[in-house]
Amino acid sequence: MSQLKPISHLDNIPSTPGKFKLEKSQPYIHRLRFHTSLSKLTLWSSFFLVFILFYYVLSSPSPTLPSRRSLNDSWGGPDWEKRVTRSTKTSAHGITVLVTGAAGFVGTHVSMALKRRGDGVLGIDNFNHYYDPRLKRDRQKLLERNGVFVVEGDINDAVLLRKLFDVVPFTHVMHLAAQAGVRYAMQNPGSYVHSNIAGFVSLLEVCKSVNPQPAIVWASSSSVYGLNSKVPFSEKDRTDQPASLYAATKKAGEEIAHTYNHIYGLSITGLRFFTVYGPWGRPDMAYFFFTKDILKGKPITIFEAPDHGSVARDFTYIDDIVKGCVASLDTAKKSTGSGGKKKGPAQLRVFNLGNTSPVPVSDLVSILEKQLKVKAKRKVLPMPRNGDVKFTHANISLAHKELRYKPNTDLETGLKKFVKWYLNYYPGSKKGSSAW
Ligand SMILES: O=C(O)[C@H]1O[C@H](OP(=O)(O)OP(=O)(O)OC[C@H]2O[C@@H](n3ccc(=O)[nH]c3=O)[C@H](O)[C@@H]2O)[C@H](O)[C@@H](O)[C@H]1O
Repeated sequence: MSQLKPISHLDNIPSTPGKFKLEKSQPYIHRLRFHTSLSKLTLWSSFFLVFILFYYVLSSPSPTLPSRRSLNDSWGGPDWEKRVTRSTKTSAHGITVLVTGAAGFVGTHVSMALKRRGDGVLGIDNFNHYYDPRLKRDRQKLLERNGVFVVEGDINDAVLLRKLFDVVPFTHVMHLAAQAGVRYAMQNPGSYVHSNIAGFVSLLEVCKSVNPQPAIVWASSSSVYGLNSKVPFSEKDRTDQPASLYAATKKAGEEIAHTYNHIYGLSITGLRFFTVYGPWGRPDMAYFFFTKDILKGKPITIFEAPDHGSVARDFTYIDDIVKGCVASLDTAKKSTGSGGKKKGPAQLRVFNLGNTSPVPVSDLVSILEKQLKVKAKRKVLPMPRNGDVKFTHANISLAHKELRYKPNTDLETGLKKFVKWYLNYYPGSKKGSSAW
């Protein structure tokens, strides 16, 4: 704006009546300065307002359209779409399942089982570095050799999720992507909120708005029982005393599932897994790193309860968990809504998937010693206050009744299969370990 522009009569009107009065005798230059600073102020205020509005529009999520596209796009294009379509081809009576966290431990096993029986299966995984991503890449190779394509992407990327549903009308979602681990939550709390809460909501937002809506089965956790001391843990027991942020985010997931079922008619089944173990397992879990350290001759720490009692887990073998997951998909009723609108009440379920026979951690170590033929260097320490609970034990009568769930692998048998896989996957890991 030019400073030489003639001043209009409006310039003589005070902004605050009675407080500002222009003297007729005041020199022209004073009026010009006042006018200029007022214009500048207006101009900058407008800029500021436009900026705020622009930021607001960009950052506020639209209820139907996702707000942003992934920064790390490794998807899209005709070839990619062909792979997605090929992976989701079904046999005559097959279902079409999107498996989140497909390169994870449980995700890989469930995807394989579904594919084997003729379902259409597509995986999605963000391949994060919580534990060695090479193991995830090897699981991906295994899946791809068996006809399951794993899309690289995050469940928080709603554009990608929507695209997948545009290409394939999934009948089911098996949601296994999560930030796992009880103790790690103290180091990286944000990752639990990102995956287990924001990611779950992002997935449900897309599922509720597509047509047809898929039925959803997802991984909750035995950790929701927290400080509950009534055993065995039944689905009816209280779950309002989580002992870790991990548990709290899984409990939050169960409440979020209730909301989306209630408002949008999504059919949702939550599965409370009890310390799942087996081949292709997670290196952050005790049975896995105990094996590694025992073989290396390194000391292992075994936690004990404050009363010097043993800490025990209802360790559950992966094949039993897979059967529970598949039975949940097969018994899931259809969602009742479409395009974001509920048309009637929908199914909402929660099941314990455990083994119903807790084993002290020190006994697990004894089994490993026997199978590895190496003596462990045990250090017994009090259980740190970082999220652990003393005891887990599943009551599985509900899962048995509704899913015909019946675990049949005891810890010794399951660990034998794990150890066989471990020694084969990490050849040379036994070198240097002193024999028992
Ligand atoms: O059921 C679940 O929902 C969870 O199961 C699993 O948690 P947890 O049951 O805690 O398994 P995990 O860490 O293998 O510790 C096993 C035992 O070893 C004890 N433990 C552990 C470490 C150690 O150094 N020493 C030790 O004694 C420890 O005190 C514990 O008693 C999954 O990780 C979690 O993601 C979630 O899925």
